[in-house]
Amino acid sequence: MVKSWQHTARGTALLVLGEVFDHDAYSNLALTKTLSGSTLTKQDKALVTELVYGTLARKITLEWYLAHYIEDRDKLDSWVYHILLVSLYQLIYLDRLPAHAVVNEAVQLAKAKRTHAEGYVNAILRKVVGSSLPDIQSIKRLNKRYSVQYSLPVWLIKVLIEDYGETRAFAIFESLAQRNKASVRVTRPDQLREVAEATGSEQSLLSPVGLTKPSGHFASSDYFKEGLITIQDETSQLVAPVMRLEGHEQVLDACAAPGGKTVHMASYLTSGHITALDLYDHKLALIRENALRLGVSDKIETKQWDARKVHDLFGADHFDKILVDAPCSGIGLIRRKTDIRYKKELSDFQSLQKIQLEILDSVCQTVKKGGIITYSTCTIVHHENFQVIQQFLASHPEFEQVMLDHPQRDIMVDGCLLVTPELYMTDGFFIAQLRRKF
Ligand SMILES: C[S@@+](CC[C@H](N)C(=O)[O-])C[C@H]1O[C@@H](n2cnc3c(N)ncnc32)[C@H](O)[C@@H]1O
Repeated sequence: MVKSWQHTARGTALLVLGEVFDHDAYSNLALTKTLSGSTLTKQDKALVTELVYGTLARKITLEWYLAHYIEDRDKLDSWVYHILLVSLYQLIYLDRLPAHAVVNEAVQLAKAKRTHAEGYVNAILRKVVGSSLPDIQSIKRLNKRYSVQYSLPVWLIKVLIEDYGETRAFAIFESLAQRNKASVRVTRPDQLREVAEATGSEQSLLSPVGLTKPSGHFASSDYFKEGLITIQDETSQLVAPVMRLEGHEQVLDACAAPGGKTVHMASYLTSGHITALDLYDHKLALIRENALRLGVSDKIETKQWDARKVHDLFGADHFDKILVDAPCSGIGLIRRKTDIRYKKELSDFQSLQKIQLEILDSVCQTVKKGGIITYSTCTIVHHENFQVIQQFLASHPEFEQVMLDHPQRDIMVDGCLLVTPELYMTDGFFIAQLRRKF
């Protein structure tokens, strides 16, 4: 029996991409939702994932190529345009699939969807297969050329070159096109070696309690079910240790959900306690679930609250240590969350910086004298990192910067830890620390 198009790998990939392109859905959520109810084989599901993430990660490049073959994109049905994008992705980047099979599948999909465009799809894809691709190096405007080459928006190319210079920025662009590795934190450090051997993973170069694998899942292992490992990027694992918790502290986690860092901090506490806030009530359940799985619920209390108003809720001199894992652009997560690059724009940095400073300005009123605020983000844009710290210090003379240290010298920048994604193939991440002097 012939499968209907919805039950093929490419048809499923097109359904997900339609959600992302036409309805602004997040690719990981749309993919999970579609695949969870699907009867596709494991192999086909892997192909759907590859097609969705691959096409998204290369979208700007694919669109530039396609513009050379189609006359007026606006006249095309979006479904037809998406078929062409996915097919082009396969033709250019997936060597294992023969070109005739890719073209044939695309034509079948166009036919099945009754687009009346099967002839058109066939003609365009045959033109692509029968000629050499246009040369990206022919693009005269430099930032536009890099944008097409690395499939990153022009504004992001500009910002990263401004912040890091061309050589480092190119290394970052290149690395963002690579696949993410899998990483976990081992919750009982004495079991590191045992878990590494059992899961075929390696010790992280950044985190003393981190394990990594080039690919594959940890979530299906028994260690995960038993709470002995937790999924966390190596960079996020750096936060709790730099807070140097002694055990007795009153801690505020101002932007806590889903609670990855809350539970890590809790593992250092004995008589101490964490107040975990998040702006969104529904996200607090995730913190509680995390705490339950890792057996630290008794040390954590959750509350829905705006971190910009923390000083209204708690008086002065309330907390020993505060973590502001701030809402940010998430540019450091692009490798894992490929659509971030299309959902942000330059003006977001301004508004995010304002929120980040407002949060710091509020929480700093509740920290005790001698107390510490740790500020972290998963972005590598200076606007949200160094600039925020500089501006905070300029307007708060009662605070000083605590100079952070790490065995990997290349992530130490001006007393902060700045991990860019090309250095250790991790997320991009930033940590700074402030102490209240008087
Ligand atoms: C980077 S995430 C935190 C990740 C978390 N610390 C972890 O390790 O799992 C930022 C969080 O801040 C929350 N948030 C955004 N604006 C906020 C605000 N004004 N007050 C409190 N939380 C806020 C978001 O809902 C989001 O959950």
